[in-house]
Amino acid sequence: MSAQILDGKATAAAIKSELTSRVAALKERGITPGLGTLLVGDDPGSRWYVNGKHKDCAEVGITSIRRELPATASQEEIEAVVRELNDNPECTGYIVQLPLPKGIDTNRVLELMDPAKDADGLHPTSLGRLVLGVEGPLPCTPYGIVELLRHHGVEINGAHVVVLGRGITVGRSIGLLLTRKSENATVTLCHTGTRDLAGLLRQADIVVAAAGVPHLVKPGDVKPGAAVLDVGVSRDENGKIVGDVHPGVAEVAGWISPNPGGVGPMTRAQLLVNVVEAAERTGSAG
Ligand SMILES: Nc1nc2c(c(=O)[nH]1)N[C@@H](CN(C=O)c1ccc(C(=O)N[C@@H](CCC(=O)O)C(=O)O)cc1)CN2
Repeated sequence: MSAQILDGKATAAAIKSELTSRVAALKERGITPGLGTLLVGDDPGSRWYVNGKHKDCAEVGITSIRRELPATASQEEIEAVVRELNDNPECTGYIVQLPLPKGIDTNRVLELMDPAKDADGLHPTSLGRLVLGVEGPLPCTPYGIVELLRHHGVEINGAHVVVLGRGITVGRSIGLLLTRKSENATVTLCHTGTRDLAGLLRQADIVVAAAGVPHLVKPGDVKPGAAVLDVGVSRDENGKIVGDVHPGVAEVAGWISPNPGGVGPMTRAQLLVNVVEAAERTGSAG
């Protein structure tokens, strides 16, 4: 392995340590941030992620509010919990864990959320703010990727970033972050309809692989010295994570994020950042 590691675990730990003092300062001013989660169904991965979010909250002093519904829950039952979280004064921000079960209109659920309580940056108002360059919560995984690169001193300014995957949590939104003046990257978004994917990948200074296709990015697809972020999560027959990036890429890349231990912990940390920033905004309003 020649690539240097983009260590998400260590970076997330540093972010959480800084947040602990910010939460304490908020509490001194009478503001207690509270993160709500809504988990629908019994997908073990989603449950693990939600448990992790509440463990993080306990670590930094944020109050946890958990709501769960069975996989058979109707659109109306889910929307009733969203309304309750909108009205719950203890809950200063919340997330609806995705994906929701088949048959549920996810966009309708997200649109029903109070945008002032969107901790995930995935509400249409938050995404619209990002397009307009107005302050608001940023989508956690893209935000985590930017912070992971910054923390390790990887140059984003002027970089050509090739993104694989057009899902809402990563692929669609990361270009909006990276092309802001503050990041100043050039972004190519690739998907299943992209021609000559390998040719585009070889031009990239930074690759963000979020397609959910095991080992899609091969060593020959990567420019020597490039930074490669492995976001995709597939599982082998033993339940072990298989990322989108072939292990041999570590011999060619300059930087690589492990999976697990790279972007996942950063996603969790940036969720806490969104909750704390929202509480700080409330505290400074008026
Ligand atoms: N409402 C949302 N739903 C989903 C999001 C999101 O940002 N908002 N992203 C993903 C899941 N996710 C957070 O919810 C998430 C994914 C991975 C990790 C993580 O820490 N992973 C570990 C490995 C865990 C394992 O072994 O399975 C790691 O990478 O080290 C945290 C959060 C989809 N849904």
